[in-house]
Amino acid sequence: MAPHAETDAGSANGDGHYNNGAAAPAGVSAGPKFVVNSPNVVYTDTEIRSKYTYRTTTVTEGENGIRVATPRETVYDFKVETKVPKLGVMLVGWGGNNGTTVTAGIMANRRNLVWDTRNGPQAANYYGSVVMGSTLKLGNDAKTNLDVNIPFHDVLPMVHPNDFVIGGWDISGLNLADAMDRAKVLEPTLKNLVRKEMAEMVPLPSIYYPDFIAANQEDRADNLIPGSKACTAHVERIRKDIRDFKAANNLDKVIVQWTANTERFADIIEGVNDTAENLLKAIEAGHEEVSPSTVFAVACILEGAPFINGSPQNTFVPGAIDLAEKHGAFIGGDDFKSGQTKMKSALVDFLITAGIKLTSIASYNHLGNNDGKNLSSHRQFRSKEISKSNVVDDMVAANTVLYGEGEHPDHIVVIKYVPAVGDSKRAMDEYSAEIFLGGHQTISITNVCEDSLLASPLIIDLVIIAELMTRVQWKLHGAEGGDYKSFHSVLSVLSYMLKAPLTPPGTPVINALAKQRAALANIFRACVGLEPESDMTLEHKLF
Ligand SMILES: NC(=O)c1ccc[n+]([C@@H]2O[C@H](COP(=O)([O-])OP(=O)(O)OC[C@H]3O[C@@H](n4cnc5c(N)ncnc54)[C@H](O)[C@@H]3O)[C@@H](O)[C@H]2O)c1
Ligand SMILES: O=P([O-])([O-])O[C@@H]1[C@@H](O)[C@H](O)[C@@H](O)[C@H](O)[C@@H]1O
Repeated sequence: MAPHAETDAGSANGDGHYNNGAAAPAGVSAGPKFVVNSPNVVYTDTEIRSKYTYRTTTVTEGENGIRVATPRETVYDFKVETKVPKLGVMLVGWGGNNGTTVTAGIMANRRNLVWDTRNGPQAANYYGSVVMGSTLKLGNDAKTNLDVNIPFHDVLPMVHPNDFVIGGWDISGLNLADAMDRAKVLEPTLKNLVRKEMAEMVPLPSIYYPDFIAANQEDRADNLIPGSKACTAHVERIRKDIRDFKAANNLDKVIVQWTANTERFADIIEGVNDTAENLLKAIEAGHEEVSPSTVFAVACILEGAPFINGSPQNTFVPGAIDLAEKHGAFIGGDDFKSGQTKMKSALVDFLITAGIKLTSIASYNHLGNNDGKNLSSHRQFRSKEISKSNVVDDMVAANTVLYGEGEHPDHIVVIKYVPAVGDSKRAMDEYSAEIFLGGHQTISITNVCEDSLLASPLIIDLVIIAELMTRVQWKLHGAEGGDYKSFHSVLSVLSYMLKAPLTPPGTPVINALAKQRAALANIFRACVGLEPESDMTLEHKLF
């Protein structure tokens, strides 16, 4: 059956294949890398439209306490705008380890660089990016019935990181070549290949409210917008910076990401940051409990630029979430899930879903980069301790066989600053568990890695997926006069990349890594009218 198309799809040719698989240049409608052959999927020159039946099960308490499970079906219409925009990425904390590393890494990939290392030549890659480095199952081969897997990036038209136009702010005025040297993350041979281009990049001045980050950061704060507490002028200045960056680079969209220092938590104060209106008033009044990251979030919401928080502080106070909802702006966070916690969210899921009773987790790490220096201050560490500690809650709560009401494993988080090790974080974890008939199991893990080389690909994934979500809309199928809507302002679909996933108010937080990735892949499959990947493989069992 020929692909079902409302009009002759612009990029299709006679045999239903689309473009040659190359990433479409920014601003050009990227034809799909595969075509779904279904009456529920329509391809036009500018959109992919799908009709998707979402199947769930509703559970009710029946008679005599017997639960009743009732299958439910909800039919949605999805549409995806296929034009890939020319995208700007503005990083707050651009001069930091992550900011310089991700910028140099994209430059290296864009130019297909190869550099000498003591282990021989090293080519640029996007390892550690789920979008650029992983695959998802499309279906089964018609002849062999074996899995056909495609690059994750190909499931829907997405921006390619090589096309990112990068800029941003930093309280440190170092150009990115000098900041890259300060970061001590990348090989000198690579740095020398990108140095000239990096030296031409200078962060915009930023806002600095000393009480929110460690005092030990003061010596690098030499690139400041005047004013040491929130004010409307700061919001408007950041909005103007975004507009100017967009105009200067002829961009279609800009996405902003916080990869600046971890801030202390802000107190949630009724009448100050509990509603959108109160938050805007508090900023206007210069309330000292409004953090720089919240000021950036407010500016981005008002400017219509998706804002993602890669740090653990509570940037998204209730007033910021309220403002995002009122403006239909996208926000996401918190805290990149890069190493120790990413491992934890997979290992704890394995242990508990295997029926092994995890009884304690001891997570220790030391590192010597500026992030570690900032976290050596207790109030900033506390923000990180919270985001690293809550990551097991959903998995424990889901298993009432192993854990009684309110029961959970002991869990400690320790972070120490050891300058000598630089960006090479040394994480040591011990997982203790009870096993069959009173047995015990202890798993000890040592995880050594350059922290910024783990976080940088997540910055890329967060940008690509957040941008894609600005082109995805939905409505209930057949709803009278129902207009298409965007997903909720709080992009919980970003959870896979984040330690403390922000979710729409009142909705559950999922930390289990496999569930997070499945949600991401299956939502994108639904956008092209494909069923979720169930892994049942009945085709290999029922014959
Ligand atoms: N693996 C990782 O690197 C990882 C994982 C999870 C979370 N994080 C978080 O990402 C953030 C950045 O990590 P990093 O290693 O790049 O840290 P870093 O200290 O090297 O970089 C932070 C940068 O932010 C700048 N800065 C501080 N306050 C600012 C402000 N108000 N406006 C603009 N710039 C400001 C600093 O000058 C610095 O250049 C930290 O909050 C860290 O906790 C990092
Ligand atoms: O992501 P992860 O490896 O669990 O957590 C990391 C911490 O262990 C590290 O101390 C901190 O500096 C990084 O910002 C990151 O948050």
